[in-house]
Amino acid sequence: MVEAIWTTTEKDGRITVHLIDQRELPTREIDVPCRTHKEMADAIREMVVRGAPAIGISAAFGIALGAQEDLAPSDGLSFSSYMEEVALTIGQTRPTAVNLFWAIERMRPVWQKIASHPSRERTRILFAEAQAIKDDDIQRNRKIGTHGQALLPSKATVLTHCNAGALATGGYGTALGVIRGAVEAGKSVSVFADETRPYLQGARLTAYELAADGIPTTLITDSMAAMVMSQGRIDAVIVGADRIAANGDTANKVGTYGLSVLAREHGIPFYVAAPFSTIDPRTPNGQAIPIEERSAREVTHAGERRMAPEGISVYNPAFDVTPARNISAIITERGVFRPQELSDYLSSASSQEPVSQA
Ligand SMILES: CSC[C@H]1O[C@H](OP(=O)(O)O)[C@H](O)[C@@H]1O
Repeated sequence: MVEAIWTTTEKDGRITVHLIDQRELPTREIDVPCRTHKEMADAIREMVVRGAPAIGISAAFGIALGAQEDLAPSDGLSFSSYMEEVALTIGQTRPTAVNLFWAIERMRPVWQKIASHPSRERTRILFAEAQAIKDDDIQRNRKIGTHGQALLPSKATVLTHCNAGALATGGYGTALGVIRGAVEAGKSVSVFADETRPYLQGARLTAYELAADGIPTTLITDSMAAMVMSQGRIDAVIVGADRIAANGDTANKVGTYGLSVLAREHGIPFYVAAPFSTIDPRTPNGQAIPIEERSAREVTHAGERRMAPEGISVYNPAFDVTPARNISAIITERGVFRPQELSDYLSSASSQEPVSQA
């Protein structure tokens, strides 16, 4: 299965973090090495790597890269201050996926605890923590797959939006994890994948992943989803998430909200699949979720080709918010929750995940 993020150790013992350039898939598999936290920050901002859990994992590795740099002070107090600057640089890259802030919150006590340790030991421990976050995410995704597949009939056609697969996570995927879990459980699953304008995560990434898995997949434009649902061809809509608020409102790739309205209209279950690192108890509801707006060029151009006249106004929100009332269930590694059940669980659970600072 394709990996979004991996590491290598150089002859001098330094670790390089590698990203597959998701802007170039599916036609080119380009390795982008990151050796500094600023290179990692640029990679997240430019969507070399994307997808909420993958962004969190990349942020964690970015923190470790910061500690590895020659600029990292040796004394503890200066190191802690330097690492806060590293975290700020990484934290300013993309505002919506709470996993970015979750990962920084997970790494902060680690760097604070070892601030006075020798540099090589600090670096080793921080890279080990980042690797643990990645490995843990894969296990969480497999649990999401196991819990989610039980919701699907033995022969199911699923519509999905954007890419919530191995490329968006540590591996295996969330929405695609449910699809993979169903296939592994012996169910017959076929998929309709929205192309997902403007970045085309569906056409370029989801189709790429599912083709490699041999899972029957039909690519449609975003505007075709309504017709496909009206034809009675969809048993469930399953999407990922970038931030789930305390009341279950969910931010995900733009176009998700519209799918949820269509699913309600057609009586089709609408599922969100996400790990608890995407759930943010500190964000009370969808209105409080910061929605990233990206460049006009993503809309006006297809690669280098201009598709709209110069000077036209463009609105390019990367996400929208699906209200909890449109969500049939939220599939997590801890089980399947109706939105209200999740809200109740969050207010009662003692072991809440580190929360965002955003
Ligand atoms: C497994 S969560 C993936 C989630 O992230 C995507 O956003 P982006 O590609 O802009 O990082 C999209 O919202 C996916 O559902």
